[in-house]
Amino acid sequence: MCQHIVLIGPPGSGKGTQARYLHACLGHHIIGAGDLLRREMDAGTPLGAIIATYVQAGHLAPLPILMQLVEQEIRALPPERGIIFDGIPRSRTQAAALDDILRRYQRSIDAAIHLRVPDQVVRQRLQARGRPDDTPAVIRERLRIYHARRPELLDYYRRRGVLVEVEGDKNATPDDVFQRIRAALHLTCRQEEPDDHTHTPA
Ligand SMILES: Nc1ncnc2c1ncn2[C@@H]1O[C@H](COP(=O)(O)OP(=O)(O)O)[C@@H](O)[C@H]1O
Repeated sequence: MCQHIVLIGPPGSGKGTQARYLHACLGHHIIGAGDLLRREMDAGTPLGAIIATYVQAGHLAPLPILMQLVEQEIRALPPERGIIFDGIPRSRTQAAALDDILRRYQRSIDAAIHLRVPDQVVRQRLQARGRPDDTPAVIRERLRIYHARRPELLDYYRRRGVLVEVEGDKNATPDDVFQRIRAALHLTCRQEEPDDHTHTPA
């Protein structure tokens, strides 16, 4: 069973896209770190103002802030609802903190998918996307931080025996990448049905 899935990959590697495919297949709730942080920034709260200083510089938001937002999301979910994590964890420290939270809710990570996409490809995609934090200097910083943290992060999940490597090269369409994920995790997708938020697949 893949109730809890983590997506690991550089910015622009397609984590958000694959999270949506996984959601369509399994019905799990998506917790997207970038989206959670942006939602707080958009709400104009004092916390959002602190977060903005990190996001604008391409730096990781402080651990306690991120984990507080993640826990709020998890707390609101019915226990049987699976979760797809997009953009969290981004470091070994975050992975351990996430495990601590999940344990409190009798949950645990079943699979960590590493999307392998070359820097050159993600740089092009991010520049085309053009979000305010997609400037060349900020992209460079986000990639630097990603590469600095990646070995320990992959190692964390490799030791747990849940790491899955998936190629997301330039010629692979999002659909190709999803089929690779599906095959690697032996996923059986649920029957297509209207996206009803009260629906909680087992
Ligand atoms: N797990 C995280 N921990 C801390 N900060 C994060 C995390 N995920 C995202 N952020 C912040 O949000 C920004 C945007 O992240 P995201 O929307 O996931 O885009 P991308 O994956 O393209 O960098 C990051 O550059 C960082 O500042």
